[in-house]
Formats: sequence, structure tokens, C-alpha cells
Amino acid sequence: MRGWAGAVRAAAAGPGPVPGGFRKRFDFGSRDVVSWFPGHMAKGLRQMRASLRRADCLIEVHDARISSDTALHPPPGVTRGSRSRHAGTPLPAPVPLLAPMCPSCPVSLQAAPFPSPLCTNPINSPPPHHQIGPPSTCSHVSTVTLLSGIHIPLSGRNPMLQEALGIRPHILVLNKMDLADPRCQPTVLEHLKQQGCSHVVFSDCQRDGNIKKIVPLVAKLVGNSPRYHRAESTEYSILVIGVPNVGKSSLINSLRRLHLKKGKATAVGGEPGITKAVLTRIQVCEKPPMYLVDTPGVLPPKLGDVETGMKLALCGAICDHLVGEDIMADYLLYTLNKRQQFRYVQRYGLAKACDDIEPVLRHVALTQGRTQKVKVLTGTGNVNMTMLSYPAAAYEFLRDFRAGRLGRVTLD
Ligand SMILES: Nc1nc2c(ncn2[C@@H]2O[C@H](COP(=O)(O)OP(=O)(O)OP(=O)(O)O)[C@@H](O)[C@H]2O)c(=O)[nH]1
Repeated sequence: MRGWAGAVRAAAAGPGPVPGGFRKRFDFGSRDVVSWFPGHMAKGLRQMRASLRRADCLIEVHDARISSDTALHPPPGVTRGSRSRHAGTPLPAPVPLLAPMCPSCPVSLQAAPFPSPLCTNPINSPPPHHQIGPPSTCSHVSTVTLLSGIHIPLSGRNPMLQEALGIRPHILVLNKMDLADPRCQPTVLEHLKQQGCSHVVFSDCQRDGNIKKIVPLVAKLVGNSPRYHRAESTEYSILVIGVPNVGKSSLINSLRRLHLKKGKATAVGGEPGITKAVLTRIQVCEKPPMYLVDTPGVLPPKLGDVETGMKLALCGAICDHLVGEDIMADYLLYTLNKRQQFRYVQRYGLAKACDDIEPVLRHVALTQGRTQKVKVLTGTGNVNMTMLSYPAAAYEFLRDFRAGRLGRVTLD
């Protein structure tokens, strides 16, 4: 019992509780975020890239609890870009990880030199359209790089999407709003607007909250933008994209429920990685005829920093066992205290708020019955004893947070 708690403290040993206050920062020790990226996601990214070319619009689904990341709260003296309201040295703009795409048609610049049979752009005269040259001399590359520099601050955002920004109409759905702190919404919206992201919908796919806003918005955006390769088609093809477990499949099911009065078309689950492959198109609306393509959730190969990874893990985007339930539970406690969300005190029967994970988990185990039977060898024979299970308590603590039982908490 003590050993496990000791391990937790060793893993997350930081400045420790400040007398009369809470930890001011969380020390992640020497944890390496690289091991949290499952390699198979590279395949998902490749599959999505192909689907992206056929899409009329992108719906990016993200978790409303991690909708503003550290760009809103950068370390002192550091900012993400010149638009930031914080002073300091700007971080470099994000670098596109995949081949840049032409902003006027769905063709990859590197894959399709002019004249390209794939390019059906009716507007651009031949050269310089798809003129291939070193990046420094290609005007398209510089445009794309510029667009990708529009950095929308979202923890764990897919880099492919940054690259595609400005090429397709884009809607950002901040899902699970029922779990996020509603007081943060205006700040998040304002910040996203400053970053050039103005089509944002907060949603709750379990109760169909705000889902009705999505189809009219998609119709308006697609109607107002050139469709080039798909001008003759009346069907709208929409790619749904986002990190694992944010509710992409739930969104599709919710739209079908509302507009077609039909049941589930795509599997939903509490673990990341339920959607395994880029699926065929799923109809969600008749007027206009709208089809959504569900995609497997993918994490960016570079998560950035450990704290970003930890937030994603708390929201269920990374498998718990890759990160470790012990440190996740401690980071959750640190966050709840930082956000002054003290519902856990009453739920687990604590006398007062606490910054030490061991007594909190002890109370979780006691109140939620997280115990285990162990056989103890004594001089007079074996004795069966009931012990508190700290790993099970940590798991319960995380489950309670994810179900909203510890309050509505925005992690960023
Ligand atoms: N509280 C709450 N839970 C939601 C909401 N939307 C989805 N969920 C839950 O979140 C979990 C993940 O939902 P999915 O729709 O499978 O997520 P996904 O993004 O398709 O997941 P992957 O297939 O792993 O990429 C499920 O347990 C859903 O019930 C929401 O708006 N609020």
C-alpha cells in the first residue's frame, strides 16, 4: 500500500504542497512523451490524406476540455506567435509534416507536377499552377506554409489539418461541452477567432446539444466556396477528423439521429481507437444530401510536451496504460485543485481539499469499495485479508472525472 503511494510520489515528485496552498507546478520528472504515440497512427494519417482530397469540407472534432492549450498559458517569457497577447520570444510556426497541397485544388504539390491529370481547377491557367520547383521558388508552397502558420491552439491537434487550413472550409466542433467548464467558452471562442478560426460549435453528442447548428453551417460554407473538382456533384462530402476518443463517431450518429431519424451507423466506445479504418461515407442528411466520412482518431507524431500528452490522456485520447494511471491520477488532483474544483472532497468523504494523492486515493478506495483480497502468510497459517487497491482507486478517480462526476473541468 505504502509502496504504491510512494511510487506515485516519486514519479511526480515536485515542489510538493506549498504550506497553506497547492502545488504551483507539476513535475513530470524524466517522462518521455515519444513513447505515448502509437506507431500505427501514421497509417491513419496517410489514409486520411487521401480522403481529404475528395472532401468539400472538414469537420474537426476536439475535446472542449482541452480547447485552448498552453498557448493561452505559455511558460513565462514564451509565446507561440506574434499574435499572442503574451510578450516574449515567439515560438517558430508549425512545420507541415506532409507534402503541401495546392490551395486551389485537391492535389498534392509534390505528387502532381503540371500538367496534372488529377488537377481539374477551372480557374487557374496552366503555369504557374502546379509548377514544381524548390520550395523557395514555388509560390504555392509559400502560401501553404503561410496558411499552416495559422496556429489554432488545441492540445494534440492533427498537423495535417493545419496544413489543409485555407484549402477547404473548416468547422471546429468542440465536443463534450457537458464536461467542460462553461465559463471558459467566451475566452476560448475569442482566442480561436483571433487565430482565424471563426466557425466553432460547442456540442454535446450524447444529448444532441447544438448538433442542429452543424448542417446549416456546412451547407453555407460549402455553398460559398469553390468546389472545383466536384462542381457538378450535388452531394456534400465531409471529412470528420480529430484525435482519438473526442466523439467523432458519436457526432455522426447524432447527426443521423436528428436529420434522418436513423440509428447508429458507426461504433462508439470509451477507449481510444474504436474507429479502426477510414470508413465509407455515411449519409447524415437528405436536404442537402450530406455524407460524412468517419476517420480513425490520430495523434500528431510529436505531442509537443508531456503536459499536453497528459491532458490528452486524461480526456481518453491516449491509452491509460501507456501513460500510467498513477501519475495521471496525481496530475488530475493537481488540476482539480488548480481549477478550484473541489467536488472530489465531498464525493470521497475527505475532510478538506488535499494536494497529496495518497490520502485521496485511500478515500476513493474506501468510499467506492476498491479493495482486493490478499493471502497473508502468518506463523499459524494463511489469513485472507482485504486491502485497499490503489491502482483500482486511481482508475476510479479517472473514470469519475471522465464521466463529469467531479465537476465540469477545462484542463487548459
Ligand atoms: N459526456 C460526453 N461524452 C461523449 C460525447 N460525445 C461522445 N462521448 C463519449 O466519448 C467516447 C468516445 O466517443 P467516440 O464517438 O467513439 O469517439 P471517436 O472520436 O470516434 O473515437 P475513436 O474511434 O477512438 O477515434 C464514448 O464513450 C462516447 O459515449 C459528449 O458530447 N459528451
